[in-house]
Amino acid sequence: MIISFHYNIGNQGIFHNSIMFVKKALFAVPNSKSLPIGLVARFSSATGDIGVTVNDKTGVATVKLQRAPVNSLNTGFLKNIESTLDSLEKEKARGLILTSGLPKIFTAGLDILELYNCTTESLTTFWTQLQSTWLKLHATSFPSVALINGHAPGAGCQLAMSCEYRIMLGPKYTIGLNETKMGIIAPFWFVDTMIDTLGPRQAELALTSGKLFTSSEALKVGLIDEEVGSEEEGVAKAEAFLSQYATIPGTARKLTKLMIREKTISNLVKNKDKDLKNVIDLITSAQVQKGLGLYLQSLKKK
Ligand SMILES: CCCCCCCC/C=C\CC(=O)SCCNC(=O)CCNC(=O)[C@H](O)C(C)(C)COP(=O)(O)OP(=O)(O)OC[C@H]1O[C@@H](n2cnc3c(N)ncnc32)[C@H](O)[C@@H]1OP(=O)(O)O
Repeated sequence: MIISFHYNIGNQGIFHNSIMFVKKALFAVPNSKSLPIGLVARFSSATGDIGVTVNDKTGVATVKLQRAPVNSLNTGFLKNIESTLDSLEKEKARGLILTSGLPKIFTAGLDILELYNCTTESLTTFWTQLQSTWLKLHATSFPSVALINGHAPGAGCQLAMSCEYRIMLGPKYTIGLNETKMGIIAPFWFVDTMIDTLGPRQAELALTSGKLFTSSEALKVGLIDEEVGSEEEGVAKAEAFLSQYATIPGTARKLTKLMIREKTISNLVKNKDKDLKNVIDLITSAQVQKGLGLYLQSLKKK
């Protein structure tokens, strides 16, 4: 039997033997701030929608991200993702398949509207939430698979790298940390995560060039573990990966994962304030703001 839900922040009891469908009602212009000439504010859900389907035979939860148009990560959506993971942990989920409910996009990374024309206060709220959501995903007690069924630039790649296994739908989509291309730099914990995934040599090449890898390039450098031709194939491979843990004692598995991830996790935990200060200094600078405005314009001109 499959139990499915769509929910916003703070859902509990996800394994209840009933179907719950909570649709988001709030729509908001993410930021009522001035945009560069020619740009109009787009309407998108403030918190996004998250579809959760739990297979009650295996205990594996499929979490589908849905924040049109491109699953960009703003404060509300990140909070929603963190609450979802929290609930899954409390309900002792046996595994996670993290994927997108939108066509063509896994997630477009950070919502650039959270960075552009921000105040120190709004940026602090946003960045603190990003740190918190990432820490939750990176250290989940259950095994996790990213089923990357669309583009995954920037923080989209970061979310995928934080899952234990990555399966990507080929051949049209790209994945990578593209910050340098935008004239900004990836925070140290993105860098740490990429080094953990690719090793220092490939991480340096990827990060300095802001490379967006095709699925076959990503497979070659180890950024993903498998490339698939269809979503169905991806789901089957994800389930097969997770099924190997059915016979492994959960605590032994979890402690081993945390031991391996400890250095990267504690580097952020110990340096959260420093990280935030770096971000505020860089993002609020006139030069970066100008660059972000131009980048937003270029996206809208396409
Ligand atoms: C010292 C340490 C300092 C640290 C500093 C901060 C570091 C920042 C860290 C992380 C970086 C990020 O995650 S930044 C974001 C990276 N992401 C991108 O660059 C992706 C940009 N988007 C695209 O390439 C494409 O949109 C797409 C490939 C994802 C999808 O293409 P498609 O053709 O399907 O869609 P459109 O391009 O037409 O987009 C539709 C719509 O969405 C808007 N959009 C797209 N991406 C974003 C985004 N990331 N944030 C906000 N808005 C986005 C786009 O402008 C379109 O809007 P309109 O419909 O209004 O035109």
